[in-house]
Formats: sequence, C-alpha cells, structure tokens
Amino acid sequence: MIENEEQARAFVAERCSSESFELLNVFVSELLAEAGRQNLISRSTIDRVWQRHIADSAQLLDHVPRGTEGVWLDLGTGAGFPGVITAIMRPEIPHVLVESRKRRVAWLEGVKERASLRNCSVQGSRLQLVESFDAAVISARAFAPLPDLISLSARFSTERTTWLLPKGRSAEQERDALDSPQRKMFHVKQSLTSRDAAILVGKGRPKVGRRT
Ligand SMILES: C[S@@+](CC[C@H](N)C(=O)[O-])C[C@H]1O[C@@H](n2cnc3c(N)ncnc32)[C@H](O)[C@@H]1O
Repeated sequence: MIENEEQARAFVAERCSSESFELLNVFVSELLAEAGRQNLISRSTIDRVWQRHIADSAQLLDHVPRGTEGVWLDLGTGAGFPGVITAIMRPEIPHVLVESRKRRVAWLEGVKERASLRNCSVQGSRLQLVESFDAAVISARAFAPLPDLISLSARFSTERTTWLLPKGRSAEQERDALDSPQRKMFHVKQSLTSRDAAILVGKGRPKVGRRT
C-alpha cells in the first residue's frame, strides 16, 4: 500500500522514464498553481497530490495487458486523471481525453501543448457527441455510475478492450448490481493508494440495450 507522498513518487518513478517523471513534476507544479484559480482537485487532496491523483492514476498501467495496442480512451478527464498521467508515462500509447467543461478543456489543451504531448487528443465535448472508434483501453475515474458509464461508452469497446475503472468503496457493490453478462466482464482489484478503494478491471464489449 502506498502510504505517503514519498512512496507515491517512488511508485511512479519506477514505472516511467526519467523524462516522463520530470514532465509529471512540472504537471504537478502547474496543477497546484491552477488549483488556486479553478476547482480542479478537492482541497483535501492538495497535500497528497502524488498519492491521491498521480499514483492513483499510474497504478492503472499495471492492469494493462502486455502487447496492448491501440487507443486509450479516458472519459471525463477533468484535471487530467487518469488520462494525462498515463499519457505522460506511456508516450507510445495514443490517448483520447474526453471532457465537456470548457475551463477544464482549456486546461487540458494547455497541459498538452506545454508538455508537447503528441500522443494526446482532447475532445472538448460531451461523450455522447464523440464519434465512435475502437478503443483498446477505456478508463474513467469518478465519471458516472457504472451502468451509465457502460451504456454511454460500450460503443467504443471491442472484445479486446480493457476497462479500467477506479471506484471507491462501492466497487464490488456496483459490479454485483450489473446484469449477469456485464458482471462477468469485471474483476475487483484492490487499489494501492487507499484501503477503501478498488479498481474494476474489465475485458470485452458489454451488451447494452438500444439507446435513443
Ligand atoms: C468528478 S469529475 C472527475 C474528473 C477526473 N476523472 C478525476 O478523477 O479527477 C467528472 C468529470 O467528467 C466530466 N463529464 C461528466 N459528464 C461528461 C460527459 N457526458 N462527457 C464528457 N465529460 C463529462 C465533468 O465535466 C468532470 O470534469
């Protein structure tokens, strides 16, 4: 378990190049400066930004199967979690970050430009308006309740898609409330950044009812 900022930084540093780690340090400085201007992260997490946000996002990489190729789709990226972090740490993986709030979109565009993140595209609109494509990975932290998340994003998935959904203490309960075929897609993995949190790791294309 990652207990403090020092452990969080070490955890992240072990999983990326020194160039990526340097970019993450710059990102954190900018995030903390911007957090004074707009509500990007909750105040209670400012003193533990590496544990609560950077390592919390970085741990998802441990659940990406070796040899995964294709686009990583992050839903409701907000201040950058987890999509900006995984994009910085894995520059070879193309990322699409979807975010609808204008100020957050501007923030994400600025981060992308300043960090020269060539593997990132920011879709500044509601997910419902984004054209479908096949995603190798779909991630979402604090985006929507699980059934809504699945019905909104199933059209981006294939049989090979990996789903990475950090959840709080409700993870198992949310998974168990799904219909049987969807429930079987997801496993509950302990989060390394909080004893009370878990990650729903899934595989495949969920069957969903027709959406209007
Ligand atoms: C609670 S925040 C979480 C942000 C980030 N994922 C994190 O964990 O820090 C949810 C984000 O999803 C965005 N969002 C909610 N519904 C959306 C939609 N339908 N399409 C695109 N973005 C959406 C919101 O604007 C917000 O920034």
